[in-house]
Amino acid sequence: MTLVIRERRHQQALRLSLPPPSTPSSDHLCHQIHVPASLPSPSNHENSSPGIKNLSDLKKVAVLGHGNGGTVYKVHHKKNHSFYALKVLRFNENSIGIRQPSMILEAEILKRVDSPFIVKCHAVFDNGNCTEAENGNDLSFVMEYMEGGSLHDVLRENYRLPEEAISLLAKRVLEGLNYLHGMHIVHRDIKPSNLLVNDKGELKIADFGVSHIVEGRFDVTELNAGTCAYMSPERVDPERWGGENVDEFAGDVWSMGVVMLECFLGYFPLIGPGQKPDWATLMCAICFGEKLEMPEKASPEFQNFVRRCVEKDWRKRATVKELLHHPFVNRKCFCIGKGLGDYVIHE
Ligand SMILES: Nc1ncnc2c1ncn2[C@@H]1O[C@H](COP(=O)(O)OP(=O)(O)OP(=O)(O)O)[C@@H](O)[C@H]1O
Repeated sequence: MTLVIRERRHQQALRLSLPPPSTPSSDHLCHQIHVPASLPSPSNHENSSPGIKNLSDLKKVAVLGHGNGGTVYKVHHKKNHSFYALKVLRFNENSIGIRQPSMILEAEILKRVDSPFIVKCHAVFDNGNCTEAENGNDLSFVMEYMEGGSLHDVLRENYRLPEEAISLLAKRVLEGLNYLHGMHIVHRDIKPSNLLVNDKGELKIADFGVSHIVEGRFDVTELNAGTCAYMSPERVDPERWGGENVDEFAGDVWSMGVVMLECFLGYFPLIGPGQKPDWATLMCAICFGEKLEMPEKASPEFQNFVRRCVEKDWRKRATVKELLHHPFVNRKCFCIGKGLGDYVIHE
């Protein structure tokens, strides 16, 4: 077993903060989105706005990845010389009626959240009337650039992580979820590609594309948004697992538990090697399968931590607040590296 040191992708560190919610301005080349006052107020805004006023100040230098409905670019700001990640969501003419509300909600959420555990959004541009937009009909998010890439990038190469690193990651995800849940926001898509790392090795939660604001009554029609593999039983099969009156936040805890087990094993833990991760297989594993077997090599704290997250009955599952006090995430860890790549175990 060797500890592999992987080169970090870039050294650029960003210390820019979220601008206050802005009203559309005719000076802007493309319109910045106005955030209605329907969300809880952001806490603790800093004053040092990066002043990203125009999309035309950003030069695309690379494609960082593709997601559902859009592309993420690495961009360089011509005036302040910083790098950002620009997420461009395309309005599809055929589906505009379906996608628009979720895209606008993502913009609302991103402009409101401000936490060291969440990837920061510096500006949102509605290019609907913008002549310079790629297809004249995009929604663009200027995000904090996360130089270390995603947890998915690490796991894709079948690397796995030692418990010390997982403990630190789990703590950060929990802090992020605690913040979001405190704002009544349920993420609903916690998975390795939505957990990004900066050049200091700090993990942050990203991508609010299917997130939801909990406003009392639970909206059952929205249950199946997100990525099936990391969905909790009550979201996959609400009838069987009492999804009607569910505490929606419990779904984020399940997803986090699956991700942490995946970090330990180096592969997706709910299905056997060689099994196709199609809907039917995943549904069986999530809703009907036996309790997940914990790896024998894992410490009792880690085993208990994951077991508390992947409890099939959401009523018995641990809450974020409870897990923040769990011994597994309160270990004294002495990590020498900075990026996630500094910790991967290569066998
Ligand atoms: N702020 C960022 N900094 C650096 N890379 C990023 C950033 N945001 C996204 N990426 C990269 O771009 C990829 C695509 O991100 P995106 O949020 O569009 O989709 P996804 O989460 O991979 O997939 P899906 O849309 O299915 O949830 C990510 O996997 C990540 O590698």
